[in-house]
Amino acid sequence: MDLFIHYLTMPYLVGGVGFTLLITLLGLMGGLVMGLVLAAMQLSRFRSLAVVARGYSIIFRGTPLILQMVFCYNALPMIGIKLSAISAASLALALNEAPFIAEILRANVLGVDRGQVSAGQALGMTPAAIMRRIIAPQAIRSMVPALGNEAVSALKNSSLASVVAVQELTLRSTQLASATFDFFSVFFASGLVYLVLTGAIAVIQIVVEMLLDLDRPPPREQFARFFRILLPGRNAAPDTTPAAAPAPADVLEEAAAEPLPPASAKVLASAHEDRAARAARLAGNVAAVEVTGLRKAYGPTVVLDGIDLTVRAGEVVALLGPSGSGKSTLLRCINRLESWEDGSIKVGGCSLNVTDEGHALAPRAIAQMRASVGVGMVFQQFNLFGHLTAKENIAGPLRWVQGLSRMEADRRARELLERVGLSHRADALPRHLSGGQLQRVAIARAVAPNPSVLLLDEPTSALDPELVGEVLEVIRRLAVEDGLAMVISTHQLRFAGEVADRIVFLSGGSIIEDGPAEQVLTAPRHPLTARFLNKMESE
Ligand SMILES: Nc1ncnc2c1ncn2[C@@H]1O[C@H](COP(=O)(O)OP(=O)(O)OP(=O)(O)O)[C@@H](O)[C@H]1O
Repeated sequence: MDLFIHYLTMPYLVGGVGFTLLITLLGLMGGLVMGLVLAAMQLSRFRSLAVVARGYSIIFRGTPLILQMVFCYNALPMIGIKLSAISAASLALALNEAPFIAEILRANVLGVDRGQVSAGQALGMTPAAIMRRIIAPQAIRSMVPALGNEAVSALKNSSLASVVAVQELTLRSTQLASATFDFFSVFFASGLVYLVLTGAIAVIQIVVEMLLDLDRPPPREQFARFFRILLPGRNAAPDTTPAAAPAPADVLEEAAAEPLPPASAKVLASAHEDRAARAARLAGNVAAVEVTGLRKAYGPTVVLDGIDLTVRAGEVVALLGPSGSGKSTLLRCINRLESWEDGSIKVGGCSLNVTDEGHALAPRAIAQMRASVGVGMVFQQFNLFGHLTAKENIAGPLRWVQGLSRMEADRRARELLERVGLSHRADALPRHLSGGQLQRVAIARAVAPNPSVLLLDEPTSALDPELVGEVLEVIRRLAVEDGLAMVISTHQLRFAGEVADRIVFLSGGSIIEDGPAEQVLTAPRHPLTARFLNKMESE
């Protein structure tokens, strides 16, 4: 035992630990930087960059680290690059770690829900802003365990540096054991040091995971919990500190109990508005959306075939049609979340697809154009940003895209949350909200920048039946109060009849019927529309 303690504290071995840590640190840092570059290349739009990165990964993941160390130390000098043993070992470790780290980064970036990326695009965020504000924060959270593993394996792999005579822990232990013949005590001491070092990495990983945990209670609550543990007699005392986020069961109860604020006078008056007079008024408005000869195909399948559609400012158009008729695709084309083969689309008189000279717009320019023409979108699956609270989901894009100050953005977010009856859930994360609440926040987020056109893609089809009414009421109020041009893809015939000015019926990628809502619903002209309406009513 004495010998074991002696070796454990021996400056010769402690010095070896220093070299081990140095190589591991340099290898990991270099691997992280190179891994970032490789991951970016693989995710890039340019295929040639992805091919180069893939080739690098195949070579460096497929050959042993020990050979790479020998190569860096012995072969690089032949081309004029002479490195010290430590530099060569660190470089080899970095070169070897890079493809593994790149795969971790790439997998976690791709793992972020694509719907959130679409939502960011629809809000006018540039690709760089989406990466920084939406993808990176979520990807970093989920990649911590894998990066922890990588750090442990880099530490253990650093022992291979002994092959190029770096005086790290394993080499010094071997030398010491050979000199003293006390193999057991020396290697036991050395193994314990490795265990302590990997244990330290595990502790760092736990702390980072805790710091990044979105459900982490605020510091005040943490203190309260800490003292409750220290003073067991006080465990029974009621907890008056508000929880950061209630459990899902609480949420459902709340969802049922919370009504929308009373409707405004404008909304109440709209129930008695003369539809013919409104239609005549809208007919004089400028075109908010103009779709001309739109043709869209996915591979050989033509999904939209020669669509012509004009939506006037303030007009509410409901898109009806069987599943697969192209309603969602049409909405996604209108705000240029999809490209198309032929035809043109103008929103607020501007094209989101090409410049005035007819050149294709770059993704960044499309994002800026979306924000400047003001086209919002509400998705079937809500697509709230999972790492942000309800308030931040609304306020964040206002700061990042519209350039509002934090105070202004927060005020606007609170105002909108109040309007959709959710001011008391402002600090809740999306995963703690019910479906109806999620969609109400998503609607508030879409209208926050005051768009002139709002596209709603089956806003209630992912909701339980008892939550549909509250969301439809929010949309109905918006249509009346904000006077937005709205295009809503829906299967809710009653809602379409109440809210829409016009109904456009799509089938097989073409507009089969287009007319005033009441007329299309009560006296459809096309047999396909009549058959669809009968079927929907009988369900
Ligand atoms: N990314 C895609 N790749 C290939 N095909 C697609 C893609 N997106 C949609 N489609 C196809 O395009 C057609 C129209 O789809 P779309 O989602 O627009 O229909 P929809 O009328 O909105 O249907 P639903 O009411 O069920 O949502 C469908 O046949 C669908 O399979």
